[in-house]
Amino acid sequence: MENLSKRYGDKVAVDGLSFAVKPGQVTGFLGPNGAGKSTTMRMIMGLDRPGGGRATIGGRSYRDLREPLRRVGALLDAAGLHKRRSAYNHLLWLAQTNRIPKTRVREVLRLVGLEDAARQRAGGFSLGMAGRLGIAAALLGDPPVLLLDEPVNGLDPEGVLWIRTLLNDLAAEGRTVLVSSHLMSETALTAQHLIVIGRGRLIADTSVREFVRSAAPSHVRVRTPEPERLRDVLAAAGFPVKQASDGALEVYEAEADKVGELAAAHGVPVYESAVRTASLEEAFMRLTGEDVEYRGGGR
Ligand SMILES: Nc1ncnc2c1ncn2[C@@H]1O[C@H](COP(=O)(O)OP(=O)(O)OP(=O)(O)O)[C@@H](O)[C@H]1O
Repeated sequence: MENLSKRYGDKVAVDGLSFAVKPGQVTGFLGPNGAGKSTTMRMIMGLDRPGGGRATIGGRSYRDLREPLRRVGALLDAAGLHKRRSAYNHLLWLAQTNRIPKTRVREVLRLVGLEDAARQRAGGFSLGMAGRLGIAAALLGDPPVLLLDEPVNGLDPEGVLWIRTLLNDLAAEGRTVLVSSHLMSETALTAQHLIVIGRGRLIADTSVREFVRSAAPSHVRVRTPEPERLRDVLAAAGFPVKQASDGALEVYEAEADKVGELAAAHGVPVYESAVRTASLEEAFMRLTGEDVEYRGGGR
């Protein structure tokens, strides 16, 4: 993506996005609802025309690809099916437009676990089954690039695990895999790299590990009957300290050992001390907090 932009009327959906998705790893594409993930993916696939900038796959825009199913596979809208066609015929029709042999249809149906449902009409599929069929379609041309928009949507726990393994296997074969989600924890289990956007702009382009480390550092949580005194001791030693709502202290940039030693040296009792690593959800909220378009009321 190079300076990719898109507006709908007054609404800026994608705002000067630039990033590259590399082969050999799963890249999570994250952002709160309305951040612009689907719009970006649609522009990559040539389904929406960019207002500015460009999106290319292996250096070419989608419309310049010959037999595109063999270059890039996408799952953009699992419900986008011909309802009366059987799963088999849906895939066969796609295969025939891209000179893909019939045998590949059976192969992908087996790969996604829909062999037994091959003759059923896609219109009767559950959300999870439709998702599997969408993934089968994406894999049909054995493409080196895969784009999946919210693929775990509607899948049961077994399905979620299945897709996690599948995506990692595909990346391990050297493919480029971009998978969007608004579920941070799920993405962290699947992806090694993250592109995070908010309000159409790039917020982070980093490894999962680095994302958590930089966005929400870990801290030592200490429970003491003398928080004021311990706070002074720690502050004097140069450690940033915050008091949590339950009275416990959160000490940043410090090892638990050091906190314990300082408390002991000043005779401050410690009831409990624990290192807390920020959860991915916290890191995500911290980074995207101001870029959330829709949020629930209350609080
Ligand atoms: N066809 C359209 N017409 C008008 N506005 C649109 C259209 N498509 C998207 N938008 C707006 O553009 C913004 C980005 O939407 P988009 O669907 O790309 O976000 P998203 O990150 O995929 O969100 P979600 O996680 O909810 O799927 C939103 O404000 C949305 O309302």
